[in-house]
Amino acid sequence: MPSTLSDAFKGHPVHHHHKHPDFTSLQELPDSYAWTQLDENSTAVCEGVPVIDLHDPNALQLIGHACKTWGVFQIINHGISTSLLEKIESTSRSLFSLPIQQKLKASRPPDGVSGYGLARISSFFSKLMWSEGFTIAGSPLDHFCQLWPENYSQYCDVIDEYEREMKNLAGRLMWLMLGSLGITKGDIKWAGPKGELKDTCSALQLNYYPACPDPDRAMGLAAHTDSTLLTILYQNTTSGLQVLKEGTGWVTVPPISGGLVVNVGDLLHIISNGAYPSVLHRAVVNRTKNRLSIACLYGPPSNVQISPLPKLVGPSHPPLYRPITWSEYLGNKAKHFNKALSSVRVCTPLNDLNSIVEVV
Ligand SMILES: C=C1C[C@]23C[C@@]1(O)CC[C@H]2[C@@]12CCC[C@@](C)(C(=O)O1)[C@H]2[C@@H]3C(=O)O
Ligand SMILES: O=C(O)CCC(=O)C(=O)O
Ligand SMILES: [Fe+2]
Repeated sequence: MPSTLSDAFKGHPVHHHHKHPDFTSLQELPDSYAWTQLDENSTAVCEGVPVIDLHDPNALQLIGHACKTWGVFQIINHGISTSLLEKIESTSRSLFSLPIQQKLKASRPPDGVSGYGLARISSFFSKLMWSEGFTIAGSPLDHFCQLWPENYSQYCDVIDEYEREMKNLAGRLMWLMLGSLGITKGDIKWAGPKGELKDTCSALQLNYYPACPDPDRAMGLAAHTDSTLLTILYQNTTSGLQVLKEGTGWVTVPPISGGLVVNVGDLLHIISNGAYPSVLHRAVVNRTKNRLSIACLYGPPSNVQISPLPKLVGPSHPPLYRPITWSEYLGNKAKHFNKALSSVRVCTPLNDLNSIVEVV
């Protein structure tokens, strides 16, 4: 049976308390969208996130350093053509510009992964996010037939091509990220002998953030880490993505021409035994410009157990996380949201124990 994410939320239906909004009719920010404590929005700094040229002979080291210190970096010379990026952007725009009644025909079911709707994590917040999303896991055919009964196949082709190319790039990136920790092809049980990543899973998340009348009080997508090995994000020319950097605060990841953003997800955090921490990130919105982003959420085959890699574990580095499958981890995220990672933690790092001893 092919590995699939579609059953991950079967035991975790989400029922949003709000109906999906029609942003075009909103001239003022309704109270249901007004997040408090957002003063720090305007204080985000816009510098520092590493930009790495994949043709750079030092790419491996640069990537390793970025994963340890930032959990995020941008890549250029990645081999994804501008024309494919333009096609996925225009497909996403066509989707979000459909009338709301049409989009609702392709709604994400409460216990499903794919479809149109509020971000899954919305259920953890009392306020609504200023965004719309469409998730694709597996074939988009059924949903796209609902959205575009006449010409669904051209849109399906774009999704298939984008997903294929992104999975390929994600595999290359995974080996670079892990290679920098001394991990080689034979160390990953779910990869083939030549490092082939045949049964890996991925999902696409299309995000649309309409221009917002009161951006300082609104939130596009609330702070979260991704439940992935890694995520590759294409953002259009409007900025909005911010990452939390320890000691600095929120840092904007500026769109760069032809660039893609790569971030470390919770599963890479687990298999690297904490060497590469997953990065907390969010999306803020803009007063005059709409924004579009397309995330490729990449992970292992959904039902294989992943755990800290044996090479990264030793007497002074006990395994920090218990084995878990991607599918099970998504269920955990549905239950515990940002505490999902600590819910699979089995051991306190030695230096934390030392600090406890010192306090005592
Ligand atoms: C594979 C997945 C990760 C994700 C849940 C999903 O099943 C598909 C959508 C993903 C996404 C995208 C927006 C942010 C996020 C937290 C959410 O609500 O849906 C992530 C989920 C995740 O990484 O946990
Ligand atoms: O829109 C963005 O910049 C962030 C999107 C994101 O974090 C996600 O889809 O998981
Ligand atoms: Fe994300």
